[in-house]
Amino acid sequence: MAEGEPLIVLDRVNKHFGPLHVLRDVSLSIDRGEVVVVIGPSGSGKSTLCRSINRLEPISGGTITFDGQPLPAEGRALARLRSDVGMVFQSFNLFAHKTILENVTLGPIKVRKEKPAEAKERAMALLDRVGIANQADKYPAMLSGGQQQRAAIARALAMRPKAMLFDEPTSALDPEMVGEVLDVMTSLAKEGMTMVVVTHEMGFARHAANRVVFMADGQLVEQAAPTEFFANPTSDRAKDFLSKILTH
Ligand SMILES: Nc1ncnc2c1ncn2[C@@H]1O[C@H](COP(=O)(O)OP(=O)(O)OP(=O)(O)O)[C@@H](O)[C@H]1O
Repeated sequence: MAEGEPLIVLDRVNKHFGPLHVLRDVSLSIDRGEVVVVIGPSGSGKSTLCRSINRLEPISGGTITFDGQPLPAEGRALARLRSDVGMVFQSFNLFAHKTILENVTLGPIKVRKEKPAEAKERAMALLDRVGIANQADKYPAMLSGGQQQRAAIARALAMRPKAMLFDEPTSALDPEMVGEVLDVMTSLAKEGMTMVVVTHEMGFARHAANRVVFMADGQLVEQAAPTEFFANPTSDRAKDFLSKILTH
């Protein structure tokens, strides 16, 4: 696909969980290198939107394309998509019985068929990059939450993704560890990684996002550059939301 084309395109996406209509005609195009922060009230569908992009949640209607192709439903193409679209969850999701280094090399060796020595060298470089190379031989439970989340980011990066999804990556962390994870995310953003970030960290939205997307009741209510969105939200829902979260 042409370099100038968006990397991720959602077109009138709908999602139902039984009777619950969780995404309602959501359309969104994300350019290569763009950082989109998704905000909105609890239950508005942010997480479902994020998870639909690498097909952790199959959608009920509409289309999603990644790099010019419709999302594959199964098989090797789906595995490829999951490598191309790295995901970082609230709960780290590291393998408890593998070391941090093994967590990071597993995907490259098993899925990308990289040679173990090369995978290890690259994993160590990534762990160094996120500041935890000295924890490589430890098991996840021996690390702080912030260190585990940085390991999870390194694990996703080891698959050489074209985009990264972050679903409330700092929500489970003690406050003093939030900054170390946001710093890694900010440096990724500056390097041009395409990112979709669901977060309540408005500082990150202000400083690292190219665009803020505001959702409510399953709809994409408004979207704008962060300076514009925070200074002049246009919808009543966004004004109400911001008045609640920015008062303290
Ligand atoms: N697997 C599921 N089965 C049934 N309902 C679900 C499922 N996942 C999410 N939901 C419901 O879909 C709605 C949207 O959830 P979602 O997690 O996408 O919202 P959110 O905006 O990310 O919320 P929060 O900020 O609280 O994480 C909620 O009502 C939620 O209870």
